[in-house]
Amino acid sequence: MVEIRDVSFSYRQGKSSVNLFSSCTHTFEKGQVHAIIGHSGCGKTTLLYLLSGLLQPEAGSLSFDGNDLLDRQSNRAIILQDFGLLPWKRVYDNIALGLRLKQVPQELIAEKVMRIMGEIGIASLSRSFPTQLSGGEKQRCAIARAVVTEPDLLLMDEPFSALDAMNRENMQELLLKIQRRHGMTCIMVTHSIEEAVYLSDSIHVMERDKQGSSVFLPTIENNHQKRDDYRKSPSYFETCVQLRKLLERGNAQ
Ligand SMILES: Nc1ncnc2c1ncn2[C@@H]1O[C@H](COP(=O)(O)OP(=O)(O)OP(=O)(O)O)[C@@H](O)[C@H]1O
Repeated sequence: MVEIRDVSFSYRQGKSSVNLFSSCTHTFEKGQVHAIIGHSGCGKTTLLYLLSGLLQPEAGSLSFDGNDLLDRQSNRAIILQDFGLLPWKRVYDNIALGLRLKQVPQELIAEKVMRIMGEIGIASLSRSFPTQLSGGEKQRCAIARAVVTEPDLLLMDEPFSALDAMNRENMQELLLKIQRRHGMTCIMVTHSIEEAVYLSDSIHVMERDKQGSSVFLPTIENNHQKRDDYRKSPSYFETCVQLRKLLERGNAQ
């Protein structure tokens, strides 16, 4: 389980500060796909940064399976909004980066990188540099780099936003396939109601309360059985409507 316990965090700007989290407590079940959704500025990206260790809380703790997430050893990966690719490295080397850092043997790196590039449909780009890629290609490269390390915890900030509709659906299917294969825990920030409902087992709606603190509304459990026809099923539409109402309520405040 991912556990956020009594976490406080504020951004400091000179003498003033933006107090974002005040004793926030929340959990994400292990081995599930979680969607975080909420209005712009409610603190979604900041939460992912805290979970990834890119930001540190002023108080409280963040853990995965009882292990402190501030510990650099924890097996997690993050896909950032701006992809975070190294411009001076070719696609192949960007994807291989995490495996090299883990000192995986060279032959195994080649096998894993070629396999994921094939699955994600970027094998022909292996010798390109990130500056030579389209937005969608960069995004696929960032996804490949994150999942190739088979992380226990995968954090994603709008991972499919730069993809066209069909590629988006293909990548969603692929993510589910990889997630099932490795039993990863995935926490994904998305702005899309449909994506949150289709992909996730649990939907976590965030908003800022009257004091401006980021809070979670009660989690929507979305344990649908079959993915195949789920987009056409009544329960898919019902959950979309339920989520839309929650978000509209936040808008009206
Ligand atoms: N480096 C920073 N310094 C000061 N304030 C910041 C900084 N980064 C974010 N903020 C503020 O913190 C709040 C939450 O930002 P965050 O990026 O986490 O929101 P978000 O929910 O991810 O938004 P979006 O959906 O637009 O990406 C916003 O009010 C933002 O202005």
